[in-house]
Amino acid sequence: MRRISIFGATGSVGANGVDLLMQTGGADAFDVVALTGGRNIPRLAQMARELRADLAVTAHEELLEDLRAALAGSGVEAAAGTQALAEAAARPADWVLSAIVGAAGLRPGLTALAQGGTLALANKESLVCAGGLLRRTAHDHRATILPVDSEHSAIFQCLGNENLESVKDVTITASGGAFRDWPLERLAAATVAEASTHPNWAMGQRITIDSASMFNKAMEVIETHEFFGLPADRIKVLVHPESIIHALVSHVDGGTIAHLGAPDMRHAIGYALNWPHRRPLPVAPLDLARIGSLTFREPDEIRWPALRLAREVMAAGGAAGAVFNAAKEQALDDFIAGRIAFTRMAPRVEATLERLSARPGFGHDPADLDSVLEWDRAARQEAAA
Ligand SMILES: NC(=O)C1=CN([C@@H]2O[C@H](COP(=O)(O)OP(=O)(O)OC[C@H]3O[C@@H](n4cnc5c(N)ncnc54)[C@H](OP(=O)(O)O)[C@@H]3O)[C@@H](O)[C@H]2O)C=CC1
Ligand SMILES: CC(=O)[C@@H](O)[C@H](O)COP(=O)(O)O
Ligand SMILES: [Mn+2]
Repeated sequence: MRRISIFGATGSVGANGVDLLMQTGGADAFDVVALTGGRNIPRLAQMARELRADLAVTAHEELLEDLRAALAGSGVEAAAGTQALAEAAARPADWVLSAIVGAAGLRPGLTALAQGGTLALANKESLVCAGGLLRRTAHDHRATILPVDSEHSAIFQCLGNENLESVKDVTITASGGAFRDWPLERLAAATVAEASTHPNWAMGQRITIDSASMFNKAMEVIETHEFFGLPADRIKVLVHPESIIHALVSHVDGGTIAHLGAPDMRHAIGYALNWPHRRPLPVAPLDLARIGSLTFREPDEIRWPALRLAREVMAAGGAAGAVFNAAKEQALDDFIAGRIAFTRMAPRVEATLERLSARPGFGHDPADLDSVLEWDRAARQEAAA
């Protein structure tokens, strides 16, 4: 039986992953090694019981007793804390879903890669803040990274065995998020509740707000650059309010291959789970006649300055990705806590990049996890100041 671990099982992507396992045989079909979560102990315990996991881990040490109590009599081992997450990732597994939100997903992801299995990567922050390190770790341990972010799964599927030399450019689509059609002058007063509503996808709160600010797409442009090794000038963004086309690959001969699908993450997760094969998935088929029309527009960089910042990050290289991601996480924390306005997030990130770019070593790719985490700490401090 295939050994499976899911990091961030209690979240939106993680729960879709658990749902897929349950719908395709559950504990009788998969040997579930570890499931991890954060504060949602009842959900974690229920998942671990249903999938008969060896181990369940909460990221929060103070919740260990709650987790133990919730798992009493189940035979599932309980653990808690950052170290316990890394130890869970060190347990050999054939397929690991990386679905923690934020840079907190990096250490478990790197540790899982060092075991030589397959890392199905939803945690885009890992690639943004440490793309080089992630690729080197995978290479050194003969591990495989598969994309789970919907646009990157779509590019991966469009590319097939195509050589990148025959690819003219790649386009990822953006819904435009909650404020796509708002007048610009209203944005400064946008509330957290308004920003936390996505037009098409049901996702965690942080990525939903990132979608409204277009930071999600900015991260995904960098993710495309890091994952596929495409230069920045061959990566485009197209606003597509219906979120039916997820990515398009245009070739040097003038043809374009697009990937379409209903906005359901179980397709991308299931594709990575079954790769290199395709198997039936519990995903509604696309009904284009019902949808009727698909629309597109150019992204507006006045409305969404995050897209310009992504290009600056790719041009700078080195530690810029780690700084960008951490500054964005801090600015997002501050917006959610009501400390700054929606429209102050991008200027905060830009100012942090500017200040830290003067520090020695900024131009060098962080060599190891400690170095990434050092830049991460410095950027959060600067962005909060
Ligand atoms: N949601 C989506 O459809 C998509 C998400 N992604 C990416 O996937 C990742 C997960 O997103 P999403 O599922 O929406 O996020 P959620 O917020 O829904 O879930 C996040 C998961 O991580 C856990 N978690 C939160 N903080 C920490 C921490 N510090 N340490 C360890 N675990 C933690 C949460 O635990 P708990 O809830 O128990 O506190 C939960 O299990 C992100 O990187 C996102 O960008 C990519 C494409 C699509
Ligand atoms: C499902 C997924 O992959 C998300 O990243 C989604 O694409 C977000 O939608 P936006 O296009 O609004 O950023
Ligand atoms: Mn995406």
